[in-house]
Amino acid sequence: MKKVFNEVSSLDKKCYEKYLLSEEILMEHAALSLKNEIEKKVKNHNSNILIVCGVGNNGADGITLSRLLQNRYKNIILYLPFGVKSNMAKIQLSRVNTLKIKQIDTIEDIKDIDLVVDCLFGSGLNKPLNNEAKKIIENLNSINAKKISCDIPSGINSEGYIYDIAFKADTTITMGALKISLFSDIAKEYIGKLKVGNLGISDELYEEKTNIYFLEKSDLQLPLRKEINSHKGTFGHACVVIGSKKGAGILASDAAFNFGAGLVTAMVHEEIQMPYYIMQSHNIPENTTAIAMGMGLGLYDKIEIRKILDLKIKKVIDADLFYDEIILDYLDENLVLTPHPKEFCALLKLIGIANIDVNDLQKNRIKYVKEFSNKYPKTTLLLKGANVLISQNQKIYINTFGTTSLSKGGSGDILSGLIVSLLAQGYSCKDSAINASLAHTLVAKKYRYNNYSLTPNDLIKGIKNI
Ligand SMILES: NC(=O)C1=CN([C@@H]2O[C@H](COP(=O)(O)OP(=O)(O)OC[C@H]3O[C@@H](n4cnc5c(N)ncnc54)[C@H](O)[C@@H]3O)[C@@H](O)[C@H]2O)[C@@H](O)CC1
Ligand SMILES: Nc1ncnc2c1ncn2[C@@H]1O[C@H](COP(=O)(O)OP(=O)(O)O)[C@@H](O)[C@H]1O
Ligand SMILES: [K+]
Repeated sequence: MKKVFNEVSSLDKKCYEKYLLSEEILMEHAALSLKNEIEKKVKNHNSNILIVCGVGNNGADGITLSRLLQNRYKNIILYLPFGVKSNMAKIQLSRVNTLKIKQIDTIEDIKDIDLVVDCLFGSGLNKPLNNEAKKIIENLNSINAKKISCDIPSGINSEGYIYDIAFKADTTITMGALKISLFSDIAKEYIGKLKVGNLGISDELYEEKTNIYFLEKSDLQLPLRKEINSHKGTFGHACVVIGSKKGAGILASDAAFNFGAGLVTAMVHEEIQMPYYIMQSHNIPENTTAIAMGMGLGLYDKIEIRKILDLKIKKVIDADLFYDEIILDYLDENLVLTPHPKEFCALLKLIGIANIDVNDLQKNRIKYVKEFSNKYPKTTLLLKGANVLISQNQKIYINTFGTTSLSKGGSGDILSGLIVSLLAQGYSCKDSAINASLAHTLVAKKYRYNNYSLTPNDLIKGIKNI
C-alpha cells in the first residue's frame, strides 16, 4: 500500500523548513527522476527529444531536465510557448541559455520526434486552458512518439478533472508522492504508467499521515488454506439470494465457490439450472456465514428482504437495493455496498447527501465517497469504476488495476461473489472488499487474449490460477 495525498506543497514546505533542503535541490531531483526514466526509454543518443515547458515550476522542471540530458542526447529541443514566469523557471532558463540547447517557437511543422516531455502545467493548473494552450496539447497528442508527463499530464487539475483536453502520456512521473488528482476515473485515460519521482529525501521523512491509500499487488491476501485438519464447514457458508434475473446470482454463487467458500447455497423460490456443487434452498440456511443480495433482484417481496437484512450476518449488497429506502435501516458494520456510479447516485439521494447525476459524481468521486464514509463510517463502500474506491472508517483505498475488459454485464456479479466468499471465510468487511477487488481486477489484467472478449466465466477461471 502506498500513501496518497490531497496535495504535496505542504510536504515540499516541510523539506525546506525541517530538512533544510532548498527548492533548487528538490527541482534538481525532480529533473533527475525524469532523466532516469528517459534513459530507460530512449537508448539512441541521436533521438529527438522535445521538452515542452510552461511558465511555472512544472516548466522549470523541464528546463532543468534539458540541461541534465544534454550530455547524453544530441538533439534536445526546448519549446517554451508562453515564456517563463516563476523565479525558478527564470533561473533554470538563464542556466540553459549559457548552453547550446536548441529552442523553437512553434511545433506546427515539427517532425521526427522520438519523445515528448510534457512540462506545461503541473499542480498549478487552476483555470481552464486558453485556446493556444489547447491547440498546443492537441498538436502534442497528435505527434507519434513516446510521451512522458512531468508530475501530472497537463490539463488535469488538482481534483483530477479535465476542463477540455489533456496531454495523453504513456508514463507520468509524479513528483514527491502520489496525489489524489491522479486517480480520478477521468484522469486514468491520460496518466499511462505511473511512477513517483524521488525528491532527494526518503519517503518516510517526506510523507505525513494520510487517510488515502493506493493498493498494490502485494496487498492481495488470497484465502489460502492453513488448516490441514479441515472440513467444508471450516471455510464458511456463503448464501446468494437469487432474484428474478437469475444469471446474476448464478454467476455470484459460482464465483463464491471458486474463491474458497466451503459451502455455497443459492436461495431460490423454485429450483434452477446451476452447477451441481451449488446447493439450493428456499430459505437462508442456519449455518450461513455471509449473504450476497441485490444483484438481479428485480421484483421482490419487501417483507422477505427485510427478514434477511435483519439477520446479524455479514452481507454484500448490490444493484437494485440501492434504490430502496429499506437499506437506510441497515447501514452498519455488517455491510459491504458495491454500487456502480449510477447506483451510488441513487444511494446518495436516499441518504440525503446529494441529488446529482453520474457526470457530477464522476468529477467528484473521492469527495462523495468521503462524505458517505463520514456519515456511515462503519459501513464498507466499494464504488465501482475505472479506478475502484473502497472506504471504511473514513479511510479510502484505491484500486487502479481494473481494465476496460471488465466493462461487461456480469463483471460486477462476479465481484459480489468474490466478496461474499471472503466474508463467509471470516475476512472483515473492509478486507473482503479490498481483496476481492484486487483479485477481480488482477485476473482481468492477466487475461491474455485481447481486451474485448473477457467473460464472467473467464474471470472465474482466472481465479483458479491467480
Ligand atoms: N518544491 C516544489 O514546489 C517543487 C515543484 N515542482 C514542480 O512544480 C510544479 C508546480 O509549479 P507551479 O506551482 O509553478 O505550477 P505550474 O508550473 O503547474 O503552473 C503554474 C503557472 O501556470 C499558470 N496557469 C495555471 N493555469 C493556467 C491555465 N489554464 N492557462 C494558462 N496558465 C495557467 C499559473 O498562473 C502559474 O503561472 C509541480 O507540478 C512540479 O512539477 C517540482 O520541481 C518538485 C518540487
Ligand atoms: N473501464 C473499466 N476499468 C476498470 N474496471 C472496470 C471498467 N469497466 C467496468 N469495470 C469494473 O467491472 C465491474 C462492473 O460492475 P457492474 O457495472 O455492476 O456490472 P454488472 O452489474 O453487469 O455485473 C466493476 O467492478 C467495475 O469496477
Ligand atoms: K505536466
